[in-house]
Amino acid sequence: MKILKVADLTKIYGSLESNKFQALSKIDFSIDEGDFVAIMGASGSGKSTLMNIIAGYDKPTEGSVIIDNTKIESLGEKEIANFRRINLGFIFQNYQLMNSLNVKENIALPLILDKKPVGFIEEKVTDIMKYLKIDSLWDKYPHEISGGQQQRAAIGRSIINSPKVLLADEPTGNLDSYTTDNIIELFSKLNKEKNTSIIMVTHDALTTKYCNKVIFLHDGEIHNTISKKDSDNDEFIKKVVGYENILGGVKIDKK
Ligand SMILES: Nc1ncnc2c1ncn2[C@@H]1O[C@H](COP(=O)(O)OP(=O)(O)OP(=O)(O)O)[C@@H](O)[C@H]1O
Repeated sequence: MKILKVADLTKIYGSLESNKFQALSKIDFSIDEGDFVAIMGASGSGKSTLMNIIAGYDKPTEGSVIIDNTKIESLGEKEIANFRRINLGFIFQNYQLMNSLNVKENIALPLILDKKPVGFIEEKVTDIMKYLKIDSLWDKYPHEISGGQQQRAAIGRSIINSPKVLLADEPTGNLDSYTTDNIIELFSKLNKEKNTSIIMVTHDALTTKYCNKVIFLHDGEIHNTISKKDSDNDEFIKKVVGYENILGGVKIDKK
C-alpha cells in the first residue's frame, strides 16, 4: 500500500523576478508502507526543501503531497499541525529538544499538548523510554546527556503517537560513527518491528545500509533511484557510494 505520494512537486522561492529561485522541479515518487528510504544529494540539491514540504512546514509552488490518502495542501494551518502531530514524526539534525524540560517531559510533550490522561502518558512514555534504552535518563536535562542520547529522546518524542511516517533530516549529522550506527540500527528496528515508514536525508552512504531505496536529488530534480531488491547489501552500498561520489561533493548553485 502506498503511504506517501509526491506528485509533480515544484518549489520556487522568492516572488520577484530578481529573487526567484527554483529549488525543486517536478519531483515525483511514492513510498510504500514499511519502506525505509534515504534521500541523498549535494548540498543545495533540495533535500530539506522536499522534507519541509512533505511535513507541511512549507508549501509547494506546484504539485501535491498525499500521506495516507490525505492531501496535505488541502489542509488549513491548524489542520496541518494536528495531522502532523498524529501521523508524522520529524527528527532534526540538532535534536530540537526543549532545554527547560527533562527527557521524560520532552518525550511526553505531544501527549501533554493533546491533553491525554496522566496515567496514559505515564505508561506510554515509560514504555518508549525502555524501548529506546534511555529509561535511566528520565530526569536528565538535554545539556546533561550526550548527542546520541539527545537524539534518542528526540526519536522518543517523534514516535510517541505511533506515526505511520517518520521524517528524519540528517538525524546523524552531529554524531560520531559509533553513535550513528546505533541510531541507524534503532531506525531499522522501528521500521521492522513497528512497520514505520521512514524517509531519511543523509550525507553518509553507510547510513543507507538498512534502506530499501535511495533517491538521489541533483539540482532540484530526481537524478536516479536505487532499490535494494536489485542487488545484495554490499552491491547496494557500492552503488550508493558511487553515486554519492559523482553527485555528493559539488555545491550546486543555479543563480
Ligand atoms: N527560504 C529560502 N529562500 C530562498 N532560497 C532558499 C530558501 N531555502 C533554501 N533555498 C535554496 O534552495 C536550494 C535548496 O536548499 P535545501 O536547503 O533544500 O538544500 P539541501 O539539499 O537540503 O542542502 P544541505 O545538504 O546543505 O542541507 C539551495 O540553493 C538554497 O539556497
